Amino acid sequence: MPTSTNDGRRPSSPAISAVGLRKAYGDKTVLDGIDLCIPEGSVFALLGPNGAGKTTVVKILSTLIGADGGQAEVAGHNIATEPDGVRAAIGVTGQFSAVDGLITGEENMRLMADLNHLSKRKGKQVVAELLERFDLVEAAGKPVQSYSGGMKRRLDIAMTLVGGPRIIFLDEPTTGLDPRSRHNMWQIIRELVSDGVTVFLTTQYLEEADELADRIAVLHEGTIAAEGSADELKRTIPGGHIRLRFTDPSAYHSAATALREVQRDDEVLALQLPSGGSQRELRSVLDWLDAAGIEADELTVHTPDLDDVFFALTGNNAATPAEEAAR
Ligand SMILES: Nc1ncnc2c1ncn2[C@@H]1O[C@H](COP(=O)(O)OP(=O)(O)OP(=O)(O)O)[C@@H](O)[C@H]1O
Repeated sequence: MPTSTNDGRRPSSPAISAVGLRKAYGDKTVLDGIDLCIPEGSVFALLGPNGAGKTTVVKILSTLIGADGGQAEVAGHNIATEPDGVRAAIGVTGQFSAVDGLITGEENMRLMADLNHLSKRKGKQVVAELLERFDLVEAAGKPVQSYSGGMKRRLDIAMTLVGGPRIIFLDEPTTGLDPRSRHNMWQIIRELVSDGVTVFLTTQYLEEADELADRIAVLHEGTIAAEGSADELKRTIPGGHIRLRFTDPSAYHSAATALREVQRDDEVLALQLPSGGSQRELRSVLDWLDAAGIEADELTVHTPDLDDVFFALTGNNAATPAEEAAR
């Protein structure tokens, strides 16, 4: 789907598009027809339980392995027929990262500069800038195996950026990080996007997808079970409601008697009405209150969170991916 621009340029083609991607290992089908369309400069999150096939999607799109069926374009290059074009445009970090623990952070960065054929002068300059940007100047001379988890992830991303990729695949970038490092990483990802980079993220954390992603796809049993913005996904499942709270008992009782399908909480004078949280539903409740001359002291709209969405799509007996990871 082309994205529109507000400066009059022609709409750009997607950064990543895929139709009917399939992959099986032996007789086990891992991907059973995956379609994707990811606009340039956006963050896309692929969510799924352990073993759902998230890393397999990243490996196919980054040309590390081939698909058994379907086709995809990354940065305008076909993954099967123009893998070199794809590789030149992307950066990949995560479970198969290129970081070498035995050498220093700076040496790792220099290696990446050489691999990207940067001149000595340019390489030195880019490495220095990235070490500074990722707060690794002090650690630059130390062997990477002495780094914390957060420092290693930062170095991994810094190394990926040496080649100036327009599209970055981040495979579970914050798994195992403490909350502070996770928030630092989120900030780094936001900065990448503000530079115009497209980010394809896989994550075990629903909260992470909610925080960062423009669009989220839930991978389940080989297909995309649902796709949309976090808000769109939350609206697809029941559980949302409007809550009205009163201080005046007589207003509360009038509203409770007149409104149908309402859940009462007499103790705190609150009413709960099922609602998808749409503007239309909200307006009709407000119009009704006005017409009846009833004034609520507080009106709040509750939508289900991504956990609810995840459970609804992948089965209630499953743990959330984050719970699974903690086991
Ligand atoms: N080389 C391989 N040979 C056989 N099976 C494989 C291979 N690679 C992956 N699989 C299987 O394919 C399925 C999907 O794996 P994948 O690593 O893509 O899942 P994932 O969603 O990234 O999971 P996780 O969150 O645990 O990393 C799993 O059942 C895995 O065991």
